[in-house]
Parts: sequence; structure tokens; C-alpha cells
Amino acid sequence: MTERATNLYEAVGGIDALRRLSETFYEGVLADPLLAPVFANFTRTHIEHVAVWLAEIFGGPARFTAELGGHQALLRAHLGLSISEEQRTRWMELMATAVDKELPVNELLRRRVMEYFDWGTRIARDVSAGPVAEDLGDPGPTPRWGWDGLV
Ligand code: HEM
Repeated sequence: MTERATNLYEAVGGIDALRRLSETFYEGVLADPLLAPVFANFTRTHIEHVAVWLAEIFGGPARFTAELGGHQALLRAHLGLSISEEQRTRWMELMATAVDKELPVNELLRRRVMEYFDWGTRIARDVSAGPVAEDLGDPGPTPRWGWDGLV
């Protein structure tokens, strides 16, 4: 079977691998002096919600859309955070470390996953400049990311 016979969700190892990725990533975030203050309201449900979001993005079950408010809720979670470019870069560095530790050793897979995070963190940063009450309109369905990038 070629790697393209599977989607990225299956290739990373499904929801259990994404939970491990999210867990390791947030360990890093909460220990980081630049990012920990941004996550002042962090709870453990955040780890699970990020894993469920990533599962959907990478072609797995659409549970974030069905159960957690979908694309609109994901964007709204970042309103008002005023994420700086320095914070976005640190987020990427910590995620790269978590990807190296938790995902299969597959160069193309890791590259595609990090490309998604680069794209997604830029959107999170843009949205974070808006006030908490901002009306985002309809952002459309949750995006999907595959072997060729945005689907
Ligand atoms: C691809 C990039 C990103 C993804 C997939 C993502 C995912 C998520 C998800 C799923 C939530 C909702 C969590 C929940 O319901 O508990 C969330 C909230 C949040 N995100 Fe992100 N995020 C990204 C980028 C960023 C960046 C770059 C920052 C800051 C440097 C950030 C900071 C936060 C904060 C502070 C919250 C709110 C946490 C809370 O409610 O306490 N995110 N994010």
C-alpha cells in the first residue's frame, strides 16, 4: 500500500497519536515563559479538543464539527488573544518538538503536518487581533489537509 492510500489522520496513527501529540505539546507550552501566560485559562479538556480538531483537519471523524461548534468555534477561541509573531513562532517550535517525539518517522508526513500548523497558526494570529465580541460571519466548513496540502 502506498502512503497516499491513507489520509493524514490514518498515517499519523489516528486519535491516540494525536492525543499524545497534544499532551506533549501542552507540556511544553505550560513550561514556556512566553506562552504560559497566553494559556492562563488552560484546562485539560483543551488537550482533548485540540486532538479532536486535528483528527478532523487531517481527514478523520468530523467530531469537532458535530460536537464542539466546528470551524466558527475554533476561530472564536482565539479572538482577543493578541498573539504576537514571537509567540506564534514559539508555538511552532514547541509543536515541531512534539511532532518529532510523537509522530511516525516519515519525512513527507511530518512536513505536511508542519505545513498545516504554519498555515493554521497564521490564521489564529490574524483572528486573535480582533475583539472577543467580533462577528466572524460564516467561516465555512472545517478545512481538510491532505498529502497535497489544503483540500
Ligand atoms: C494550527 C494552529 C492552532 C490550532 C489547531 C489551535 C487549536 C485550538 C483549539 C481546538 C482551541 C479550543 C480548545 C478548547 O475548546 O478547549 C484553541 C484555543 C486556544 N488557543 Fe489555539 N490553536 C492554534 C494556534 C494557536 C496559537 C498560535 C496560539 C497562541 C500562541 C493559540 C492559543 C490558544 C488559546 C490561548 C486558546 C484558549 C484556551 C482556553 O480556552 O483556555 N492557539 N486552540
